[in-house]
Amino acid sequence: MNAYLIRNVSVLGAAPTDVLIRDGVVAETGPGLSAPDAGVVDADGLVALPGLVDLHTHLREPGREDAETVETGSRAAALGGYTAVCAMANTSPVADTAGVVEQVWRLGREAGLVDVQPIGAVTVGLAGERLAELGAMADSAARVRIFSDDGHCVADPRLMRRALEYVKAFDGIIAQHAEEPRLTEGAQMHEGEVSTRLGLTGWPAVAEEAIIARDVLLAEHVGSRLHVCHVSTAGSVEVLRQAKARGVRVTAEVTPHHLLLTDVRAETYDPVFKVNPPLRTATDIAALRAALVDGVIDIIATDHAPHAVEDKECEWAYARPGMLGLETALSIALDVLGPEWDLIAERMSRAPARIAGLTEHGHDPAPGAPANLTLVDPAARRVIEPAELASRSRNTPYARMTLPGRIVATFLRGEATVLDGKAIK
Ligand SMILES: NC(=O)N[C@@H](CC(=O)O)C(=O)O
Ligand SMILES: [Zn+2]
Ligand SMILES: [Zn+2]
Repeated sequence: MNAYLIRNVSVLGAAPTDVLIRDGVVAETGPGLSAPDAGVVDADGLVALPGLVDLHTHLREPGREDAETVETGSRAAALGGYTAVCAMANTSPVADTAGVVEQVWRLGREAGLVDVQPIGAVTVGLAGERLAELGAMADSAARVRIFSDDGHCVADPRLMRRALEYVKAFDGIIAQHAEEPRLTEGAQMHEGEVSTRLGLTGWPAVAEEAIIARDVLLAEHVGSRLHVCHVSTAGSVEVLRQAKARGVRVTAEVTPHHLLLTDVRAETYDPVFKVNPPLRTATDIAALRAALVDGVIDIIATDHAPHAVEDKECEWAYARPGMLGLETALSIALDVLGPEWDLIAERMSRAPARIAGLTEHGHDPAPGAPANLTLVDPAARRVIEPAELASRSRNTPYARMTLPGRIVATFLRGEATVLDGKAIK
C-alpha cells in the first residue's frame, strides 16, 4: 500500500483531523479528506506522534542471536512505536570496524521494520586500550556518528579525550557509560540502605557522578559533543545542570526503568531487576523526572538489553545486567509524564533524532514531513505478559503489571510496520 488515510486522529493531542500519507511523506492534513486509493485507518480516540527514536538499543546480532536479532529487535521496536533505533556496539564480534557496522546496518535494511543506525565502539574490542577505526566507521555505508563502549566505561581519561577530539572532524559524539570501574568492583546493586540489609556489594552513585563530572570537563576543554547514557542519580543531574549552564555541549538520557523502579525491587532477588547502572532510590527518581521535564535530561532512551533465559534465570550474582525496554517505553513515559504529548514527542522522538543526526526522523506529522509516525491509544490499559513480547528475550521488569497506552499503528516512510497493534511482517 503506498497511501494511507488516517481518519479522526489527534495529532499530538490537538482536535481530531485526517492525515493522508502517500509515497513516503505526509501529503495532506485536515478534516474530511478523501483518497479512494488509500487504505483507511480509523483512528478515533488515537493520538499521532512522530515515530519514536531510541538512541540506546542492544540488538545482540552478531553473536547472541539466541537473545535478540536485528529482525526481532526491530519488530519489538516497531510495536513500541519506534521508527529508528541506534544499535549499541557491544556485540560479538564488537562493532569496532566498518565491516561490522555495515553488516548491522544492512541487516536493519533487510528487516525493514525500523531504521537501524549502528553505533560504533570507541575502543578496539571495548577493551579501553586503543581507539577503534572511528573514521572508517564514519565513512562507511553505515555513516556512524555516535560512538560508545557501552557496557564498559571509557575509563582512561587520555583515551576519552582523544576520542572526543577525533570525532569533532565529522560532528560525531561520544556516548559514555559512566561507571568508574574501581568504585564498582563486584557491585551487584545500588549502594545504600537496601544493599546493606541484603548484604550485596554496592554500586555507589559517586561512581557515575565522578565520570560525568570528569567527562563534561573534558568535553568543555576540547569543545566536543558528549552524550551521557542512562543517567541514574540525583547527583548526576546536578553535575549536568551546572555543565549545561556553562554551555558545555553535553546531552543526557534516562531510561524508563530508572524513572519508575527503585532498588527495593532487589529484595525479591529476582535478577530481572539487575541492571547497570542499578535501580536507585525514590529521591533519585524524583530528580530524574524533574530533570526530564526541565530539559537537563534531553531524552528517554530504552537501553533495551535482552538476555537469554540462562543468563537471567539464575542466582542474582551470576545474572547479566539489563532489561527489555522497547515494547513498554511509551507506556512508562505516559505513566510517568501523563498525556503531555509535546513533551513526549520532544524527549522520545525529536531530540533523540537531532542528537543522532537522523534527519528523516523526529518530524511532527505535517504536510511534507517524512511519514514516520505512530498512533497511540492513550485510553487502553494492558497487562504485560512476557511470553507475548516480540523480543526474543523475556526479561521485562514489568511482567504482569498493568500499564497505560497501547501502540495501534506505526508507519516507516509511509509503509505500515504495525497495524491493529500487530507487526506487519
Ligand atoms: N544496561 C545493562 O545492564 N546492560 C547492557 C549494557 C549497558 O547498557 O551498560 C547490556 O548490554 O546488557
Ligand atoms: Zn551502559
Ligand atoms: Zn546499554
